[in-house]
Amino acid sequence: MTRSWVPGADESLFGLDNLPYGVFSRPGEAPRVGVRVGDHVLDLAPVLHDEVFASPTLNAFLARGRTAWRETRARLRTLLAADRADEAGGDRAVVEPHLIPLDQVTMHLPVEVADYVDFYASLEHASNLGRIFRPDEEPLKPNWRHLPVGYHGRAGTVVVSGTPVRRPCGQRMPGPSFGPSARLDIEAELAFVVGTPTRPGERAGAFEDHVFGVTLLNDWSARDIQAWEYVPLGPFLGKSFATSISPWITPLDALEHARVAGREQDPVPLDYLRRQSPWGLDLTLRVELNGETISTPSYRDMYWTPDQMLAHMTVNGASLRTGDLYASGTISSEGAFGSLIEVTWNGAEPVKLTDGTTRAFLEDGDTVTITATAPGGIGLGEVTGRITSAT
Ligand SMILES: O=C(O)/C=C/C(=O)CC(=O)CC(=O)O
Ligand SMILES: [Ca+2]
Ligand SMILES: [Mg+2]
Repeated sequence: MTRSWVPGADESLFGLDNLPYGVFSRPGEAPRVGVRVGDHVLDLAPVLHDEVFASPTLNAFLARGRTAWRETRARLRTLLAADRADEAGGDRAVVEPHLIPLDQVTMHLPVEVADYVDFYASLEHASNLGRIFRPDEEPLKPNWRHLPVGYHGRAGTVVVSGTPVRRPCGQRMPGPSFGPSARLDIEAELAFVVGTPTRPGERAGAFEDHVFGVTLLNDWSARDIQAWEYVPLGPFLGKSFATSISPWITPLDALEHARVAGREQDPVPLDYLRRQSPWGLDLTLRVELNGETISTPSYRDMYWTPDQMLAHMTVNGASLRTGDLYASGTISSEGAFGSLIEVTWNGAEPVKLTDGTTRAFLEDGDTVTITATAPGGIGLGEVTGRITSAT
């Protein structure tokens, strides 16, 4: 680990080996790009003398590509490293005035989301939802082990962590009843942020050349709306009302120690889906409901890895844009599930909270917070949201 002169950084989950990017503002000031170090955000534009960081989103920086991402990261690690702290006229004196405590800033949506795709990459989750939604059928459809199943979501309703989530109304099961969802759920997911685009007709190259980093995502899901609407085209209004992401985008370079082979696949997928290098990730998530941990799913054994999702998404010639966001799908592992519908088995086994109440699905006023850690003391920040009542 490289030590930092920033107070508290080395002991936190946001030391020099992490350095996630976000967009912040102080009261009365315009949003701009910063990097998290411990419990501070570093204002990048004045420190790096680069106007790309004065923008209200990360998109322009993401569009510069991998060489620029790596140069910036290396420069920041040098500026923040402890060995330079006490040199006369050294980096600390120049950088420290631009280090702002996190409790003085508001975090914003870090990326202007171009297109948003949600996959379905967990074998456990897909099997569980198959059993719950389609009890008379095989849990997995015949295509599931041959391609990463996904759907296009609603980019414009991706919101930053902390944004209240209003309970959606709609046509619900038993259809066609109309009203507020009575089965509001979460989906704990990992999402991938695309930096380098492709041209129409071109397939994506190496995962790490296109994807800048990862963020935590909660795909809020109204199960009663979903169950009535989804046949045969898939999720629509049951998932499009809000999707929350962490304000922090962790660069792939911070996850080197988290990389694992990815779950063995049977059958071996087609050539274009062959894994070129290991992009499974050894991440552990924590899902909290009103401050109580209800699940700690592991990302490690997801069936489809993010490099495979990227290859699949572009195999038909569909182009990538800077700011595209694609999510893993609900992260469920053996015995630790990323959605309430699984944790409570469709409401049959409600979660007991310490205040004596139980939950099958979310109630108004409930707060859900998802965090994650990676090996090497890396934190992915958090994605949180509180449910407000339907109007
Ligand atoms: O199996 C179904 O009909 C529904 C599945 C989901 O709701 C999950 C979904 O959105 C994709 C995922 O998060 O894994
Ligand atoms: Ca989902
Ligand atoms: Mg959603």
